[in-house]
Amino acid sequence: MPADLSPIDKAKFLAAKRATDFVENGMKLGLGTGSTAAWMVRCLAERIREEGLRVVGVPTSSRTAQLAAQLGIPLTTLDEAKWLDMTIDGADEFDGNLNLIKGGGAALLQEKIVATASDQMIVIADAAKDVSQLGAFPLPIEVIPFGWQTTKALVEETLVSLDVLNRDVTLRMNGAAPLVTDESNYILDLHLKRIGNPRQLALVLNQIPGVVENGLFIDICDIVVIGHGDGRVTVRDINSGETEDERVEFVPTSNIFADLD
Ligand SMILES: O=C[C@H](O)[C@H](O)[C@H](O)COP(=O)(O)O
Repeated sequence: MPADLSPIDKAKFLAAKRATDFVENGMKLGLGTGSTAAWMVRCLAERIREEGLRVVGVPTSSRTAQLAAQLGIPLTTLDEAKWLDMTIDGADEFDGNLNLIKGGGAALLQEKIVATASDQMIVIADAAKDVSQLGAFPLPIEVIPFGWQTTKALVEETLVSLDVLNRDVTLRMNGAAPLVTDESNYILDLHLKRIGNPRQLALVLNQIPGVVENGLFIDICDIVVIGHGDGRVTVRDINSGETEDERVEFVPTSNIFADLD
């Protein structure tokens, strides 16, 4: 077990642990991707081991599938499950309306399909992801490799037509080669600094041939659980309008870290 968690990992862990309290017996769950979602997978696996919780998970990436399988979480496919009770996932940014930027880990396509096919989406994040306006984090869009440079040019033209000031678009790399997603696509990162109208941008980007999906999640997230380094957790519910501060006991057992040893 790691001797100590950094404040940021502790915040991610606390958010993940609190979010798994929402999980009930018999649920079909979307399992998100990324470092925060990986804590949720570990916390969920612990509830399965310790409490005999019965759930089935639909992973949103090959990485999450591998971790969940390794930790003994029963898995299925979205086509088998058809509809899910809840998805718990991380985010790169969330705003006051709980609109999100996702895709920093290149998993936005499966993540959006799975979250949209869920009764409820819970986002887990450290407080640094809480922003008043989306866009400081580069917006990822997933594009088909065929003709990607033409698609990139069309994206740039679209940004000009929307009067977007900062519109640098870069192909995400994995070393010397383009990064390839689980769906065998590429990722373009849009360095916009701020997004004035996320709803409009999300719609317009998806009209461009070659764009498969964008990382803006609009009206999809219901609850955000924010972890703080000091042991506090804030739960914000967009439907009830309520925000509650809680304390979550920080008692990571050695089992939680089993896959990190
Ligand atoms: O593609 C990856 C996902 O959208 C992640 O959920 C997002 O990038 C947040 O990741 P992390 O929890 O590692 O900050």
